[in-house]
Amino acid sequence: IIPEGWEKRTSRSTGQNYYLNIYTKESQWDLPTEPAKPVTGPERVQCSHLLVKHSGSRRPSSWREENITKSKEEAMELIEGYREQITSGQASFAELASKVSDCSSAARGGDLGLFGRGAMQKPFEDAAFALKVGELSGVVTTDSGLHIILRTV
Ligand SMILES: N=C(N)NCCC[C@H](NC(=O)[C@@H]1CCC/C1=C/[C@H](COP(=O)(O)O)NC=O)C(N)=O
Repeated sequence: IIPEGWEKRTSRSTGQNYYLNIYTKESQWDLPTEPAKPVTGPERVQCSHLLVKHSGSRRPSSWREENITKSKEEAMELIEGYREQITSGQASFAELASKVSDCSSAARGGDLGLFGRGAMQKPFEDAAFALKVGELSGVVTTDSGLHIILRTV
């Protein structure tokens, strides 16, 4: 029998059976001898973020702009452009966040420091804890506005 947490698969290329750890997605040829344990992810992560606020933000004001009136759609256009600048290598995350992020963390290149679960708004936390170190998120929506998140630790 196959231990808990593993699934039997057949290799498309060789037709050979292999076993997939349903939690880590790792695979192996040999029949596993131990059950696979659910991974709970990291206790704490360190992330930087770039925040673009809009008229619907919980606090539509920032160090950059006293009274933020742009629509959520306009904010989405903007942040998608910023994300493109970063992924295309035109700008570094920290450099761009320090210039355009509507969060006070802009002064630290967007760095929020180390945090555990329970510190940030849930959508932000879920996105941050799902990132690998060095990975950049897609656009994440919270009551604060629109974010892109870079996990650094
Ligand atoms: N632990 C650290 N470093 N600081 C405490 C963070 C508190 C936390 N903040 C957030 O969840 C928003 C979304 C992710 C980052 C963040 C930053 C907000 C965004 O700006 P605001 O909507 O507040 O004007 N500015 C600062 O807090 C919260 N539970 O409200």
